[in-house]
Amino acid sequence: MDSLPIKDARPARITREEALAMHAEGRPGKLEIRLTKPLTTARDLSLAYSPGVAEPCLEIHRDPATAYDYTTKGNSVAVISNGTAVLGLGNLGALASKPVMEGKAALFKRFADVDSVDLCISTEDADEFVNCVRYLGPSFGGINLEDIKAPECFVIEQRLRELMDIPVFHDDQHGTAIVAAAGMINACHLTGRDLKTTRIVINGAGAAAIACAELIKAMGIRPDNVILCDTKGVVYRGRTAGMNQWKSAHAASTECRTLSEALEGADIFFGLSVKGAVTPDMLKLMADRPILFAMANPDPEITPDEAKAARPDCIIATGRSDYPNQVNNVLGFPFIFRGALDVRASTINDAMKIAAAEALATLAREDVPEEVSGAGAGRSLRFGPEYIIPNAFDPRLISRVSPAVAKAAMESGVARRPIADLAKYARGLSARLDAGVGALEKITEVVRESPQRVVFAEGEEETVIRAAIAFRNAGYGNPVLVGREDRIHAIAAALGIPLPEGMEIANARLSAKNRVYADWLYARQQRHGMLLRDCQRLVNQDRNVFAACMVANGDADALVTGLTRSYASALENVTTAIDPRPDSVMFGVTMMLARRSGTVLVADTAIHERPDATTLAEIAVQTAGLARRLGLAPRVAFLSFSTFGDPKGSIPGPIRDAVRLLDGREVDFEYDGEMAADVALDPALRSIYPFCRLTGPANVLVMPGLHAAHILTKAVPRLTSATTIGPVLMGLTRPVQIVPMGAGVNQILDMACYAAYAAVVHQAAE
Ligand SMILES: NC(=O)C1=CN([C@@H]2O[C@H](COP(=O)(O)OP(=O)(O)OC[C@H]3O[C@@H](n4cnc5c(N)ncnc54)[C@H](OP(=O)(O)O)[C@@H]3O)[C@@H](O)[C@H]2O)C=CC1
Ligand SMILES: CC(=O)C(=O)O
Ligand SMILES: [Mg+2]
Repeated sequence: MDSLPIKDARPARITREEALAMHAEGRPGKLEIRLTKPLTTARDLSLAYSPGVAEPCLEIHRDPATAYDYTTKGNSVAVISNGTAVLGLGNLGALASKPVMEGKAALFKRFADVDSVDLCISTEDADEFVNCVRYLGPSFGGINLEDIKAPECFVIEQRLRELMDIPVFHDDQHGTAIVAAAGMINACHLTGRDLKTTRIVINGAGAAAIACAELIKAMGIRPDNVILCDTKGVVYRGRTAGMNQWKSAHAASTECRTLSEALEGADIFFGLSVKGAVTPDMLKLMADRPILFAMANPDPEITPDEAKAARPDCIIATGRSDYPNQVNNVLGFPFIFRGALDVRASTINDAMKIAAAEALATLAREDVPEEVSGAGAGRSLRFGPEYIIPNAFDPRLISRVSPAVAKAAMESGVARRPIADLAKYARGLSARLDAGVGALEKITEVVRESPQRVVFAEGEEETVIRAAIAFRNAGYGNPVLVGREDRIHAIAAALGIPLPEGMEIANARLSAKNRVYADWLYARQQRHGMLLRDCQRLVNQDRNVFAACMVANGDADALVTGLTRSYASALENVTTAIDPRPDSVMFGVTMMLARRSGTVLVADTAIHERPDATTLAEIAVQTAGLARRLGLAPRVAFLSFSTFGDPKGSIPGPIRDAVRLLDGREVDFEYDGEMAADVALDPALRSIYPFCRLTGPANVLVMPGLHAAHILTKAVPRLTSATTIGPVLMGLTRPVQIVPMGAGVNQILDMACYAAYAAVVHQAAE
């Protein structure tokens, strides 16, 4: 065995030293446990520990089901191994399996917000192993067995399933089979294969291989068309050497005795064995456009480069994340357990596994959001030979796979707590991973209920076209793309995403409204230095002006622009046709959505370089209003470098005046300042300011100036996992949003959705 099989000169490759350094750095390993309840005061201690803890104990004793209400059980999974088949590295023992098990626990958390601990059990004896695990049930909502070699893994899983009343799932068997099956469905789709006539050779006859054989047969591949091979060659009927009952169940009636012979004319190769187990010459024997899944980890049975050299017509996948098409159980177990836990499934059955495989396969065939394409090291991800399976970082996985699993659990009668509204559940799942989606959820719900007509001014931009299609597909309303029809269709065709039926395009130059808008604009601007011909030229040639005229004249509900022009110039174009609200201030709010601190609104992040006291006070009032619409109880902090006069300096003057102005207005939200950002966000730091009027962490931060606002909102997402949306433009008479230049599809979509939401609010107020 090599010291570390990481040696190809691909850009994403890592070195042995880097891998070791990463694991050793700081707190060794990859996990820590965090508190979810405060333990700072004597009262906290009394509640969380003695005497308070007695109450949930007694409740659970009375009704065991309440353990799901009072403890971590319902979101906890144990990742358990004895280290007898660590990846494809062989029997390394329990201790050496720990990095993999910690890794699986980390993936559970990262991808599905499942809390997980690794338990490495140092016995190779199946009975001892079962005895050790069977009594752990009370602590966990599920058991994920990992890297236990065949055939013991089959006995262990079966016995634990019988003994425990929570899902027991051997990931290397079922997780792998589910993901491989999903990839296979799509690869067959691309190569025009019918499962009923497809011939497959599986190299390996252990945990993963046997489970793959079972699942693909259940999905329609004919048993006669599946051949397994192991260290002794083909697993054929009548063979006696190295056999067990699980291999016998899949023994083929064939004259083939070697992997080479089996591969002659085969359509698919699944490698679930070890590095280098298949040679280029063997692949040359396979059918046209062969499908090769070399899934051994960390090194595949054959590298994609070698496979492509031997068979340029192949579709190749591996278990690694540094090649295209990662067929790895990471796409399965986090989301499968999420769905199973959420319906308190008693088991994970075949219906749930097939539902997961189908959800994965379907997702890969959809358009891929830009953030996901970006994560693929500069590759453009679009369904095809290089992208047959979703990327592990695809944020849509949780909201697609877990609900499919939960639904299958309910339909097959193993859900102990069914979910009534699966669509709502799916949306909530996205929010679990990205608080941004949670805040946006409120907005999107409103928009879905009242779809809006939103004009996308830069309709000839590829990103805008994709955002507009996504807007329509999400049910937010009808997008109108401003641009030339032939050009937009050509771009969409080149992208491989045809414009949906009825998608509206408005060509400013050819529009029947062109004359009406020019006259209307002239009436508005004639005393502001514009001639009729200036207005005609603007309406004809400036998409922002044309789009703004549409909104101002009631031909669209809202407008989104900004991708190709600076914020200031886009705003100038738009305000030619749309006025600021007379009774308010025009400014920008950036929503910062952090996992730990929740949603925080920061303002002004767009317009006023040095706002005076009146402007600051008005910004506070309007942002508090937005916070309330988003479901937050506003707690406004006026930020500065100083906290209540310490240290002394020049900026706090207007800020203090703003606080005084609000004192005089009797507003209905909490506010205070000036204060530093840490004091605003962390109430514990306020103990020395007992007079401070904020009762909790601030969720509206009014910034002293644009420089500080920009530094904050641009630095935070790059330094933390917080998501930012905005700046959302406030204070215009009609809903307009200006995205930052170079924004991605999702950013444009979010802002279009917000514009639509503002339109709904505007209509309700009229
Ligand atoms: N991509 C993914 O998501 C996953 C990949 N895997 C990979 O699959 C492989 C097997 O894992 P798992 O099933 O858990 O392990 P097991 O120990 O249960 O099975 C290993 C199997 O591989 C066979 N084998 C070993 N060497 C060869 C060889 N040279 N030619 C043919 N067969 C061989 C063994 O044969 P015999 O029975 O004769 O000993 C055995 O059947 C590993 O490389 C692992 O990393 C596993 C799970 C997930
Ligand atoms: C991916 C995995 O679980 C394995 O290779 O064992
Ligand atoms: Mg494994």
